[in-house]
Amino acid sequence: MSKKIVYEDIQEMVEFVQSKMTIRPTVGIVCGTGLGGINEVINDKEIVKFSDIPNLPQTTVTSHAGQFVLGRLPCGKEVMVQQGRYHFYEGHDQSIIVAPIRMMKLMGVETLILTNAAGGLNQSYSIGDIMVIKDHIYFPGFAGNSPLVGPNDKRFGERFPPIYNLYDRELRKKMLKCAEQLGMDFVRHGIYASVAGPHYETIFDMRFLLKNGCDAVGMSTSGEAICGAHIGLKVVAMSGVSNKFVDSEEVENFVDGDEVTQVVNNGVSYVSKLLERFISEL
Ligand SMILES: O=P(O)(O)O[C@H]1O[C@H](CO)[C@@H](O)[C@H]1O
Ligand SMILES: Nc1nc2[nH]cnc2c(=O)[nH]1
Repeated sequence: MSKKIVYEDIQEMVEFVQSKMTIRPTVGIVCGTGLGGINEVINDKEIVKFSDIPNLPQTTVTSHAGQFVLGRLPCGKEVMVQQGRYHFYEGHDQSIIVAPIRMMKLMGVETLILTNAAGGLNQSYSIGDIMVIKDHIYFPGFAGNSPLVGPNDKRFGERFPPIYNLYDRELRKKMLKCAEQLGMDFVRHGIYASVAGPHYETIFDMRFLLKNGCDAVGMSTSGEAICGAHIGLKVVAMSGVSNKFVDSEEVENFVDGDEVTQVVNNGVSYVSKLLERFISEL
């Protein structure tokens, strides 16, 4: 387990990044598996590798590059893109997983956009759909693995943050409206189940999640969203549906990490287009 990152560490990391960068972002984007290409739509790029930033370890998931890309969108908004995230199953302390989110806040970000690859549970979903996250069930949090467990530093946020409107209602409406304007009829609005992983689910795991209202399942995002809300960011999130649960004990529900990356990567231009429109309207 890596060391715990405290407020002073985040300050040091932010000072390091700001000493190298001229961009002052107001929007932060976390790229999920296969979604690193979001940064293609960004101009005037400034890049800093996680490995060069004090206190940040390497990401160990090969499809996650491990760098921040700062730059400007065509609409003029300045953004900070986290290309590669840390996952709980990599063995990191929760404070590492959410350190980039806390950095974003201290760098001036106001709106946090989280993306991920997820398995589709809802039987009406298709591979390649995009799901704007309406709400989540955060299983690691139920089991005592929320990033907010431990002494609370008030500079990050209050001890008992309300998260009733975690995935901001107005931002979700805006995102769905943008999708409609762009004619993206494959953009859904559903519930994300966040599990610890790294293994995928059994058939009965998936039946359980589906029966309890979950539309997609993945191994990230919820802790980052909670941490974002704790520190005062407005949060919106979306999943790229990379595989689909076939509810049958006779059929192979085969999921493969490389395939997940490839499928989501094929849809990255839609995600980018949607984000570009959405951010221009913030
Ligand atoms: O949630 P992101 O980082 O997009 O990655 C998803 O894809 C990986 C599994 O293929 C898992 O890490 C899962 O959480
Ligand atoms: N847990 C989980 N994570 C995923 N990430 C992409 N697909 C899946 C899936 O089916 N299950």
